[in-house]
Amino acid sequence: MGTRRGACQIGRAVDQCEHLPLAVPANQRVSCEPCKGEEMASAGEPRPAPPDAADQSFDYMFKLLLIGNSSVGKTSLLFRYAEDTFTPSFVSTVGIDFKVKTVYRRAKRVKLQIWDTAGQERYRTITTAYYRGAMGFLLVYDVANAESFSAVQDWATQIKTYSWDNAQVILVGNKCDLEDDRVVPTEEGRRLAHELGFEFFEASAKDNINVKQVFERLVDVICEKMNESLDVSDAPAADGKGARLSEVSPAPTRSCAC
Ligand SMILES: Nc1nc2c(ncn2[C@@H]2O[C@H](COP(=O)(O)OP(=O)(O)OP(=O)(O)O)[C@@H](O)[C@H]2O)c(=O)[nH]1
Repeated sequence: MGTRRGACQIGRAVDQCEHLPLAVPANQRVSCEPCKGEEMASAGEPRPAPPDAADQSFDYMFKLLLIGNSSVGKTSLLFRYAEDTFTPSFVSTVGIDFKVKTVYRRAKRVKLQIWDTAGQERYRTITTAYYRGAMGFLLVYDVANAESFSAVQDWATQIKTYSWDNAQVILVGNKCDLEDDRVVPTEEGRRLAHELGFEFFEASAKDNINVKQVFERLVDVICEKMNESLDVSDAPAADGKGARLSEVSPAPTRSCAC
């Protein structure tokens, strides 16, 4: 019996969906905004505008992932960054979703494909499948939730296990507006980040504190790593594992059938 393939949200097989860069586990569906747009168009509804996801003029494309326990505010950080909105109600993410945002860094147009993963344990098999090829992670905990902070070490192990060696990580203590409910002191967050070799920010999706800074710092760190790789691009990686230019520099000509 053949292996069943996964599908994007409107049921298009993964090998027919140009937007999903990675295999989706069998029998799973993931949200795919461009396909949703096509479906609406074919049903006579106007396409969502502007079609930023299909915009092909960019110098680099970075794939970023938001990870961390359920309810720490991953979706909220993404919506605050991409759309400058915040919703107080909690709707847990099912599986995985993504948004596209284009930024300018150092005179380069960088298209960010930002994947928002579900924090719930039951989606772990699906979400870790998306770690491969990610250039940067925002590992989020909630400063008012000790359990989410205790879980940071496990999330860091997941990154080590499922992503590539050169992926950049920023630890984010979200909900820093909840000063009265805080159970994780800022210094504790900073200390853990230092131990893990990550950069550290506290942020608030609600009050829009440090949200843009966190995403843009991650982009800058990735750019810095790319530049370092450019400097040594002629030299072979000593251990056979080091980053080569072809690995860190996404092709500007990457095409999409849509
Ligand atoms: N006070 C405060 N609440 C926040 C903040 N960010 C998110 N929330 C709230 O926390 C709850 C969970 O936020 P989500 O963004 O859905 O959490 P998540 O990490 O995406 O959760 P999963 O999808 O289950 O993984 C929601 O009720 C949000 O409104 C923040 O910065 N401050």
